[in-house]
Amino acid sequence: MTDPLLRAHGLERTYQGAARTLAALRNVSIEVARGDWIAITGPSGCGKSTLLHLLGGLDRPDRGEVWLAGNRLDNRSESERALLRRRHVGFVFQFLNLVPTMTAVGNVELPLVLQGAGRREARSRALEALDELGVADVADAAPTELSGGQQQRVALARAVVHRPDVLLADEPTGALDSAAAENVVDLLRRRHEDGQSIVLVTHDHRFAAAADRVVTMLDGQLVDERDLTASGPRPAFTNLINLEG
Ligand SMILES: Nc1ncnc2c1ncn2[C@@H]1O[C@H](COP(=O)(O)OP(=O)(O)OP(=O)(O)O)[C@@H](O)[C@H]1O
Repeated sequence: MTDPLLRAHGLERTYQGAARTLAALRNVSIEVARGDWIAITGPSGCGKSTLLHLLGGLDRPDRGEVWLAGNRLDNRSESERALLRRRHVGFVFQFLNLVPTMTAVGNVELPLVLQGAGRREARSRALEALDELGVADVADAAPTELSGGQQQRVALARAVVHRPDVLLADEPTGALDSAAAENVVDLLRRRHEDGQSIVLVTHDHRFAAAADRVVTMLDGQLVDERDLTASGPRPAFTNLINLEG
């Protein structure tokens, strides 16, 4: 059997607060195979972002291991983790982290430029990604000139433009209206069909319902896991919106 693309085992992460020590993750293990689409849900503060950061090597656990594409990630230096991340991961942060001094298209070009793509190729692929998400018209705007929903879609375009093995997305749809949200789900579906793995943290059960597997967290632990593929094809996103009433 081949190794999963992403594997975390026995993760523990505590934060030292002013008044007390907080166990944000307690013995969390999860595997993401190539082509998996996993939604992580759970109440605010249960550890979803912390887990995503550890899976992407943005932070290191106090205990436990993270393996990405056959490489152990958690014991590497920051620069080694950054290299592995650049090669294999697309990340959408909760706070979008767009570079304020660059235009929207400049932000989206970044992962390609870092991988050594030529200027012309980087520009055309970045514009294509913006177009796929319905925000090509704001390509030359600065992040501060964009609405929250536009910024979210630019950040998502930047996360997928270099076709990473796995997309890790932290609440990528909070500021979107239904049409834009549908755009995003369509993009995720296409990338999933192309074999990209997706791990999506979301409070929105319509987004969770588009995934193959839904993992629920509570108080720093994984407490439930549901395989949605077992119940046959899922309704289209528009129908999920309509169900919402
Ligand atoms: N840098 C930090 N320093 C101290 N405590 C932190 C830090 N980051 C997170 N925490 C705490 O760890 C716990 C888990 O936080 P985390 O952001 O992972 O939760 P979450 O499930 O993603 O929440 P939300 O849905 O509100 O984004 C929370 O109690 C939070 O207050």
